[in-house]
Amino acid sequence: MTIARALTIAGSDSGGGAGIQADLKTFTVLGVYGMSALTAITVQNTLGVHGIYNLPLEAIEKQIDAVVTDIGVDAVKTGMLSQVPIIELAAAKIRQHRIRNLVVDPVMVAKGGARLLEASAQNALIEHLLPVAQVVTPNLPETEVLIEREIRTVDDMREAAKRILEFGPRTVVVKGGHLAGDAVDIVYDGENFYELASPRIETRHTHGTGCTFSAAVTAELAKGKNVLEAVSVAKEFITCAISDSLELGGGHGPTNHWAYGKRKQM
Ligand SMILES: Nc1ncnc2c1ncn2[C@@H]1O[C@H](COP(=O)(O)OP(=O)(O)O)[C@@H](O)[C@H]1O
Ligand SMILES: Cc1ncc(COP(=O)(O)O)c(N)n1
Repeated sequence: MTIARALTIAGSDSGGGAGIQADLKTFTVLGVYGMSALTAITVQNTLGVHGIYNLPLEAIEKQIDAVVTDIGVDAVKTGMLSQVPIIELAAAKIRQHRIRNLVVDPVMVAKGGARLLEASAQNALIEHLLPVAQVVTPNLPETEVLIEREIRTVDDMREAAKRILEFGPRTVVVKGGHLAGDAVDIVYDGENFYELASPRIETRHTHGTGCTFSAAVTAELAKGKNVLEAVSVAKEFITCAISDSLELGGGHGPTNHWAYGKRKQM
């Protein structure tokens, strides 16, 4: 049996809703073999981030080399890369291993407000990682940081996508989860704009939505889907995961990574 293979280079969320845990669950539900290179261990639950322990650069490098050279990867995503040297290392490894299917989720701040990327590292994302990305998936606060402008409307999101494309990624997905009204994401590939829209689901259980969305894009790219097909599946996946909420913990709970798979079986 052959199976598509995906690697996530990201942080661990002990609460299991975001980070590599969300990524591996998503890969599994989408029928893709998942691997991980941990960049940091976070102490997290639905109430917030209670500690961050970055891993040594050598440990991150060796994890990536070990899986890429032996098992091989069809697509890779990056999540939490909290410091400049970690960003530089991830970008160097992507180049060295000639990985073309790279999804960059420019994780900056957790839902509860804790910084997962040092402010001084924001430019390193632009300089080193965006030029090697197939797809980049900023949410609205991340978009505002990347282009140094406020976003208030879907038209602002389109303008932002154009600007971010100039940093080098082949496709930009500006996610609209933080805007009021329907949850509209804008996709721009340098030629056309596409809108991924769904009705807003009223819930506080959105911990890990960005990780889950970008992991689903990565899984579909690993299977050989084109970017537009991959982001469409990811939108359906995250909409199912948010609407079929698990109600875990006392704060911002995780989404239901199994919901999409269950719906497809019906
Ligand atoms: N309340 C919601 N209802 C429906 N879709 C949502 C909701 N919140 C987020 N989404 C969708 O989940 C995905 C992640 O979005 P977003 O919350 O903007 O990212 P992040 O988790 O990185 O902050 C996007 O596809 C977005 O449209
Ligand atoms: C280890 C880790 N990585 C990423 C996020 C962002 O989560 P979200 O998808 O809610 O923005 C997180 N909370 N923890």
